[in-house]
Amino acid sequence: MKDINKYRGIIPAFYACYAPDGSISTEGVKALTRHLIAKGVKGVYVGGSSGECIYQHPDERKAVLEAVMSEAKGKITVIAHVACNNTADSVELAAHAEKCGVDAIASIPPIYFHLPNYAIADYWNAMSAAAPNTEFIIYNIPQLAGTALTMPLLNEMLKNPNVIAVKNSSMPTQDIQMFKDAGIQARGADGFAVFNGPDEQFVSGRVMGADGGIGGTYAVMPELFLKMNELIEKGDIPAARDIQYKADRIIYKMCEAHGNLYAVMKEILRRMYGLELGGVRAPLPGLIPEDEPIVAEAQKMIEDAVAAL
Ligand SMILES: CC(=O)N[C@H](C=O)[C@@H](O)[C@H](O)[C@H](O)CO
Ligand SMILES: CC(=O)C(=O)O
Repeated sequence: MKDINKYRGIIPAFYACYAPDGSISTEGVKALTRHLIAKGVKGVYVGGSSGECIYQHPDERKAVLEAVMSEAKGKITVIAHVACNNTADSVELAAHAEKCGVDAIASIPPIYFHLPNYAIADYWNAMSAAAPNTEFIIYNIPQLAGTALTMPLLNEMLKNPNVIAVKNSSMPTQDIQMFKDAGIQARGADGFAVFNGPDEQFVSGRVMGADGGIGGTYAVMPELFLKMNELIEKGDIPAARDIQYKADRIIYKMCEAHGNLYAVMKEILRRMYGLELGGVRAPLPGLIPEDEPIVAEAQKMIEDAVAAL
């Protein structure tokens, strides 16, 4: 049986790292990887929403993954999101990710056209066949993808022995239980993982049975999510919930900016740690001068919450 322990914990979604001219900064990628390893995270999720994957060329995505692996290989779990919306490019990234030695590949469903389940299964299985020795994680994020993971589709995908987990970013925590149940039925109690997606309800997702979390805001405040996870493992839900409330207020504050959430978080990492990760790629809106007090306030909220741990 496969070992899902490497997925049990806090796995930040990796941010796109740019040089001042807007090209990929592999130096930034390496620095962010080292930073997150030093913080004690379980792994990283590379090239997902937070990695601005839909705005990057497949060659850029390969360069990012190679830079991550140069720092992370053998130290933490690495999950590479490889979906490109067309099958050929996704298959190419899947094969590349296996060559790099990642722990798992992951994919959203095809976006824009709403395809039937059999077409989505073909798309995912084509990627998985290109990385036959690598585990496969289904990424369910219906509010952005426009397509939700259904039970018939999950059960079809469970026929593929590489399918090891669902990263669930839908809002009902009930979905975690449904996916987990189906996975356990097919793979046994320790054979299938579900990740909590919405950071704002990490504690409830874990209580509902998520094995760990993959989240877009973890990288800017990993201490808070690591502590919540530790408290949940000890069964101290009230203490975990207190931190969850603080994290949620920080997320709401960061979302007040005109600039995109990812731009805010990269700017906070620059201010707190000198990490030069650049801005966000158009059409995502960048920060404007009026965002300054929001960034400063969110940074202070993070520092205060971490100091209170
Ligand atoms: C919709 C979306 O992007 N969800 C992410 C992944 O599940 C979350 O990690 C969010 O980035 C996070 O919860 C902040 O809203
Ligand atoms: C947030 C997240 O999980 C992603 O970057 O896809």
